Amino acid sequence: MSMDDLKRQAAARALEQVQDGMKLGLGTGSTAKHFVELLGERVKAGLKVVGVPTSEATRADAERCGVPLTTLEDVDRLDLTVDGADEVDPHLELIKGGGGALLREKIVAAASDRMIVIADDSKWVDALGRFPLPIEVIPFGLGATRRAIEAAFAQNGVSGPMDIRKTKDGHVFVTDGGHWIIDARLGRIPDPPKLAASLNSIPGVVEHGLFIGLARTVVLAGAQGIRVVDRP
Ligand SMILES: O=C(CO)[C@H](O)[C@H](O)COP(=O)(O)O
Repeated sequence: MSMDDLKRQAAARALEQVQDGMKLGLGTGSTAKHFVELLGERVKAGLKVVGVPTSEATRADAERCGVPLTTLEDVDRLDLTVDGADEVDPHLELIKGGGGALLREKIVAAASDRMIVIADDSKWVDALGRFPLPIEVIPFGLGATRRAIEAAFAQNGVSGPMDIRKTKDGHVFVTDGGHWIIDARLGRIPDPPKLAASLNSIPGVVEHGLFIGLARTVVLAGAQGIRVVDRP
């Protein structure tokens, strides 16, 4: 079975949690895209839902698949967000933002009563940090912001190279919000909640890819089948 088949299986399992009338957060990335496509099939068959997309890419996918969209101005709370992740640890803390949509993803997840993460089982790790941590920053004052991030890393016992994310053709990657992303190769993050709190307090850091306390359930698809892990 291909990786893509596994991602679609995870998406299909999460779809079982969707009920008529729900307001949904729609994640970003190749796994979340499967969820949007499968959701579109259910909508065509009569399911009534509305979705808030977490990126312009997901907005385009949802429109193509016929999923009705709304905004967080027009609805109070979302019932459920389904999104992918770059890493998941045994406490169900996450690294997200490999696709560059972390800011909207976190806003949408925080506005949801429940977040289900869908992934192939290669995303499950003992400790977060092998995947470079995305940190979304304002371009103004970047040198000062970088130094403050380095100081936060030192206080948290981590270090590693920091790269401004580039597109394939070598241009700086610009997020949907007009910001840049620093990818920090930390290797292993001993205390993700503590590092998240440190990064939250740095002026110039718009958001970061540590999703702490947000995922309620993780659906992992692997060669042996599907494993569903709930936050204790
Ligand atoms: O956080 C994300 C985008 O910002 C994605 O959810 C994450 O990168 C996983 O993507 P994929 O499902 O393609 O592996």
